Amino acid sequence: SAPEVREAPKKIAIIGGGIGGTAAAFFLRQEFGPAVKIEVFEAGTVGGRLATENIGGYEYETGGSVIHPLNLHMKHFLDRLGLSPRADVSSKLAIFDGKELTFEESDWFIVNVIRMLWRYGLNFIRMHIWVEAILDKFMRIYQYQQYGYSFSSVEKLLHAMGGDGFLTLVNQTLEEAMLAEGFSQVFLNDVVTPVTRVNYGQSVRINGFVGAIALAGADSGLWAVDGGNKMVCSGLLYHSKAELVPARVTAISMKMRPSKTGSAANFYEVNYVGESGAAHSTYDIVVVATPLHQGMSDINFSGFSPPIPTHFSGRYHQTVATLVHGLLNVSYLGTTEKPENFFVSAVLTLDKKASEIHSLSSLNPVKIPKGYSRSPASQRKVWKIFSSQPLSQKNLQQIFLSWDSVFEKRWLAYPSYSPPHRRTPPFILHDRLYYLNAVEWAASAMEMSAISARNLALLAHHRWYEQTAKIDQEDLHTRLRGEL
Ligand SMILES: Cc1cc2nc3c(=O)[nH]c(=O)nc-3n(C[C@H](O)[C@H](O)[C@H](O)COP(=O)(O)OP(=O)(O)OC[C@H]3O[C@@H](n4cnc5c(N)ncnc54)[C@H](O)[C@@H]3O)c2cc1C
Ligand SMILES: CC(C)=CCC/C(C)=C/CC/C(C)=C/CSC[C@H](N)C(=O)O
Repeated sequence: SAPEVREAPKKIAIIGGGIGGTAAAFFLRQEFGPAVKIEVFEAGTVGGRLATENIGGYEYETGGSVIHPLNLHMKHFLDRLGLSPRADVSSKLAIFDGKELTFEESDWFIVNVIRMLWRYGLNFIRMHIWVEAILDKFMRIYQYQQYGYSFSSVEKLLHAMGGDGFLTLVNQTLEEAMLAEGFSQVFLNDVVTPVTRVNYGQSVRINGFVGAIALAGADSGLWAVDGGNKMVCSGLLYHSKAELVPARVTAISMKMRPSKTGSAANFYEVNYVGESGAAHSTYDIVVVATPLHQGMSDINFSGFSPPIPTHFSGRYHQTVATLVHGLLNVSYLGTTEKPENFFVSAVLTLDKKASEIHSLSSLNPVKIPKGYSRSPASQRKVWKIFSSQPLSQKNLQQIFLSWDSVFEKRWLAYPSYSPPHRRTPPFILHDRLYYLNAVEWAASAMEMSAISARNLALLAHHRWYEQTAKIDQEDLHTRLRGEL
């Protein structure tokens, strides 16, 4: 590789203290070493869309909650930060059509397999094989990143993982992709729709790539962080020795200053408003780690040519998480089972016409108390309902017999996915100004933000030191075969 003749950057700014921004701090420290000053601006709470709420003395996740067993960055963060996965509590799933339960998981694995085979033939098994094949390709990114390779756009990153197949997937709907693979419409309506509704609050018309991620999000072996997922963010911030600036960034502008060699060098001025009023600081590199979309952030970019918009096109979809501590009305689910025998912990729903709610699930606290086990619906507990609109009093009275508390969090949760895709937003907004959340337009998940953070840290490093051989290399999969 080229000799590093350029001086190291002195200051880096990251806008946003969610998993994306804090992972970026961690990886940027790893790439640029101990001398660079890293500042993370956070307007709200560290964790962003990873958040908890205290109900009756216990904390419960209200945002991002489950992590896939193959999410290697998230696993690695836990190891590095000395955190542990939360103890597992068994769960039981059902599907609700607005009137009754159309499926209720049995405690016996073999019974579930026979029921699925009976109703949907080989669709269910083939779906697992299809998702696994996509995950197999997805996993290639970890090897590329371990070897220091980076990608200058979301399309190039996707192409490096899964070739043209992945680009086709993001540009068609999950429904189109699965029908083309020979899955039946009935299976899509009865089984796949409930999964995309719980995991992205949308129908099977989301893009095929995020659809496969949604299905992976219904795999077995999902886990969460003991004490709350947001602990990863505060841990990464601490570990990276980054400074937290509790302020809202209002503008980023490009400025010029004369360099020692006589030519002009540009740098970025970040304007922000914190507790002590408005201020600004200058940086060599800036990473924007918040969605640049209506309702998510309002950063004004000035002095850039071509101009950078405050908001990119496309919108984020509302998901309302309502946490109710109360007694479930099991007859709302059309079941004749007695509440003391009703152990279902996650109810998924069919399409919009059938049910206003996307899902109903019984929550476990982020720290599992000793002796805790799955309890029946006859006991008061914390239930989480996802819906696109806030629940009315009438909705609550239908679903619950009584309740002690209701907590509502309105999230602009994920992009509203409607392929074929307009161009995905860029990773590179300007020379040394990067945009982490562009990746969410392929799929939004904690691991996707972590992958994007690693990619941008590598990209920022290689572009700073002009190491072009580590950017956008073609055919890495074949070239690295047998290397690990
Ligand atoms: C209800 C819900 C359930 C989910 N479930 C899962 C799940 O089970 N598994 C999974 O993997 N993913 C899940 N996700 C998705 C996951 O939470 C997100 O993909 C991920 O947390 C995004 O992290 P981020 O850091 O990129 O963005 P964010 O978490 O949104 O962080 C951006 C941060 O930037 C801050 N900010 C914005 N503007 C400014 C500004 N101008 N100045 C300073 N700071 C600013 C914000 O306050 C915020 O903290 C879920 C999301 C939601 C909402
Ligand atoms: C990125 C990869 C390979 C896998 C991630 C799989 C995963 C964990 C997907 C879930 C995505 C998501 C947005 C879930 C939202 S809801 C989560 C849960 N079902 C709940 O009810 O809280």
